[in-house]
Amino acid sequence: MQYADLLIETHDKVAVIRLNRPKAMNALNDNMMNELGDALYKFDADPAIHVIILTGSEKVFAAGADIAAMANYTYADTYPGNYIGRNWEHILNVRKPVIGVVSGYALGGGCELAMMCDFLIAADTAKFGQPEIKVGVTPGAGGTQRLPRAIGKSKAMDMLLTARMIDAQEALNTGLISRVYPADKVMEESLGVAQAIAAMPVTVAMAIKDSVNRAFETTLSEGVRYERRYFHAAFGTPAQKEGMSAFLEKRQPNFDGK
Ligand SMILES: CCCCCCCCCCCCC/C=C/C(=O)SCCNC(=O)CCNC(=O)[C@H](O)C(C)(C)COP(=O)(O)OP(=O)(O)OC[C@H]1O[C@@H](n2cnc3c(N)ncnc32)[C@H](O)[C@@H]1OP(=O)(O)O
Repeated sequence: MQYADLLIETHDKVAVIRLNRPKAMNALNDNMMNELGDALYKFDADPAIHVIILTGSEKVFAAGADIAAMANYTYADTYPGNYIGRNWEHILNVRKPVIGVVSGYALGGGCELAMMCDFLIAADTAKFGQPEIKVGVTPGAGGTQRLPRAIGKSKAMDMLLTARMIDAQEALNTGLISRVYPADKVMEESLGVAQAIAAMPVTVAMAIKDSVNRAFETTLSEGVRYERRYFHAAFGTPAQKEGMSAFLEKRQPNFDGK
């Protein structure tokens, strides 16, 4: 797969999508988002790929929406054509695990894109922020909705209203990210995490992802019912048979193809 604004690599069952607009700090523009949607759709449909890593460069994950591209937009340029909205559904509809790996800046739309990933691993150089207010707009891809759910209302409101960034340690402390590694090790370590997940039964990983995401959309009792349907269904799959028999036989399970 060849793209203008993405770099693509695969490592066994792990696909790595790297945002690649270095001259604009990986600012998110129309073409990059369309290419990202295409790459995610193809990897999500590829049975050889079990996990996707979304990352940027060592210096920046993404510095937000492309300010130069939208600076002269009017209401007529945004609302009728659903500016932004028409690009993001694909990212939210990926069914396989997507790990966001952030080095450097994840700001504005870049932080919003990172928060659409299933969990985040950061380098100790990472900085997260939603500075949209500084350029006269609100977040437009979920920043005011996912950030408070991820880190709590008080710190989210602080970040959104002051445009301040938080570093990797503060992001870890707040639960915005799951792990932090030294910048020169973060990709190696993240690939190890992704490969560990890729060795698990991909159908169960997808069911867990779907159930966790459901928790943000429904009541607790309905969410438990939703989860339990997956739990019951697992007993109709080879993964459950392999997983439980491997445990009883005191051997490592082999979930390939299960
Ligand atoms: C069909 C529909 C299309 C939709 C698809 C696209 C939409 C996807 C996103 C939607 C998100 C919803 C709404 C979100 C809005 C925003 O994100 S608003 C922008 C918020 N971000 C910021 O305000 C950060 C802006 N950048 C900075 O503050 C700094 O660049 C930095 C990140 C702190 C780094 O500073 P420094 O190291 O000093 O580098 P700079 O010299 O500032 O930058 C280097 C060059 O990169 C350009 N650049 C940086 N950020 C952006 C950006 N967001 N947009 C465009 N260009 C950017 C910068 O201008 C420099 O360029 P040159 O001057 O040409 O060197």
